Amino acid sequence: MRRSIATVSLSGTLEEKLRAAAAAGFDGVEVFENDLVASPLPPREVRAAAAELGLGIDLYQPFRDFEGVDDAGLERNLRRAEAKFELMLELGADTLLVCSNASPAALGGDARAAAQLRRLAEAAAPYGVRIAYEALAWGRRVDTYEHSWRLVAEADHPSLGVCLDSFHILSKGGDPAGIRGIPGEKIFFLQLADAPYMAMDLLQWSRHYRCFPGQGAFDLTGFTRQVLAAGYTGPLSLEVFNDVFRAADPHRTAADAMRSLSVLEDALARERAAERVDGEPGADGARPRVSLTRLPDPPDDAGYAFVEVAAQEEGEEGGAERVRAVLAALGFAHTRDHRSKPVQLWSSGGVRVLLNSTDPRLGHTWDGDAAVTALGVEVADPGRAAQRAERLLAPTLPRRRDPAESRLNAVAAPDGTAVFFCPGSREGREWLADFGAAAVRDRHPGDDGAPLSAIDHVGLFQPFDHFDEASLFYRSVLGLTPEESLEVAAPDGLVRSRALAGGDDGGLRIALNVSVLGRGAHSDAAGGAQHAAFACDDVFAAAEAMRAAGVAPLPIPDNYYDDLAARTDLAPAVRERMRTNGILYDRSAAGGEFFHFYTPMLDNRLFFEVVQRTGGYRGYGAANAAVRMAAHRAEQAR
Ligand SMILES: O=C(O)c1ccc(O)c(O)c1
Ligand SMILES: [Mg+2]
Repeated sequence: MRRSIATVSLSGTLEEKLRAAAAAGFDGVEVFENDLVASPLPPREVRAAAAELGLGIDLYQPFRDFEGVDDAGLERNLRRAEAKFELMLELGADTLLVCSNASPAALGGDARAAAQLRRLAEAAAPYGVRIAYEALAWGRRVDTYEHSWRLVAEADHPSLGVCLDSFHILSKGGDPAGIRGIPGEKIFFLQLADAPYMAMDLLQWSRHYRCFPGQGAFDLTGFTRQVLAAGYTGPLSLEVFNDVFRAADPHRTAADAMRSLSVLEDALARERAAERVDGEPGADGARPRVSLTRLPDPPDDAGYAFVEVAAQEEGEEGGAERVRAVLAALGFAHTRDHRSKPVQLWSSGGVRVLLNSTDPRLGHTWDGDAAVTALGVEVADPGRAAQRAERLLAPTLPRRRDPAESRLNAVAAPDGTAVFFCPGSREGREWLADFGAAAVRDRHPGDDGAPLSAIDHVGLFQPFDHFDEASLFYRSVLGLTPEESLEVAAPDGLVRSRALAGGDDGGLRIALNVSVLGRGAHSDAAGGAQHAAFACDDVFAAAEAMRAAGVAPLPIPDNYYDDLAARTDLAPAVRERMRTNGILYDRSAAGGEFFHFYTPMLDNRLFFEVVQRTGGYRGYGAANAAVRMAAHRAEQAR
């Protein structure tokens, strides 16, 4: 389907907005009136600039407070409209969005409103302009799509149709099922926006908190399904009023927007494929009127090949030594060295951590605090995974490599983390050959001192402005499913956490965290913490082995264990062993259990976690997150 974006969704001047929309691959734009009025370019030149970039101007908007006025007002409004029709001829836009009258003075009466809309359509027709009438959620007299459609049907003019905007419908709990009752050719335009649930005034919610489909709480796939079922063939257009986007890089926002539409269209295409035998009409009997673009399949059964940590090797500041000491205490061995780069492979059986002393993105010496810089994702078909990532506008990372080394496709996530697609699981891991022959025998589960069985999850702190973008990126590129987002009251401010997970038994799990207010110790300025969590079958043995190897687990206050005694029936001896080893506990409603402990903070913003899941527990111990953050803070203050 044709894809458009409203200029109001992007920051910058009108020309910058057009360039960003074109660069992300949009076919057209909705020109927002304020953007045009503020532009030094005459409409004709805006049209030329858009055409030069390959963009059509699919809509001009908004035209406000037209219907529900007295006779004198109607004449004034028609005169105002004529001026806009002239402008649209210059601009090359053939559809004008007219939103329902929001003025407190708007008069009621459907017959009057319909007759006035008909007058507008009659005036528009000679210009070749179509009127798309949109019910604002806060319209004075017309605030539902059902009502806007009744007026359009009553006015009955070929130049008049409705504009459907998902926000105005879904924010009020409207039922989109009725949309399929509107003839497709009378739906002149479709605007898509998602939003998080918020208990607030509709207008404020709409003007500040809209987001791209898939980033909020609404079911945009279900909504768009109804519009397509009605027979709509126009563009899918994003109209997102959002405070963060207004201040962000428009190229980045446009790519995020395009990613969101690709995922939406792919979901619709897959639904259609599932319900239709090729060449047959759909389940509802109608032949599809638009073609839907599918993405390459997401990786199935993806798992972690490795986590890469970068740390400074040299000098007093060097964090690499500390990371090595803790990895060794966790049972990892430094088994191999990369043939051509300063990268060490540390492994414990099949659990691998790469320790890099260069910045993988820049190629020079790593000069920051130790941090997670890359995820190695093992997939059956790395080529397909890379193609999917490319279609989702993931920036490809150039790798400087020796011709003899294996070719790993890598892309950069919005937070800068590199994501490598590593081939195969069972058939061998040829990329490991880049690390030369094993210097030390890899240890395996069951071997003495190798208690870890897998990388359970990775926790990545996100910059405030890019949390939704990162969440959509990881979800779509890696084919993960997002879980409910949670808020944790940390000592330095509220932290929002959202986990993304692969198949039923976990596979890939990523926990994204962000400071809710974008400040405090968990903000980007402070370089919020990151971690890798390792799974094991005996968390007590793992903690005791680490302690015996000279690294004490992060101490957890006695108050925590007293509370645990009050609210659980864990045996006193078990609780005592937990207290000694800083082991925390969580339990799911279904009875699954989670035991986990943490290492101290290494070099300011990196730590490791060891977890044991039983009985199908699928969470991340969110109940303990605030205790963990307070404990790390106390430890760093010492
Ligand atoms: O907030 C507004 O005024 C406004 C204007 C035009 C739209 O299409 C819309 O959805 C909202
Ligand atoms: Mg709208």
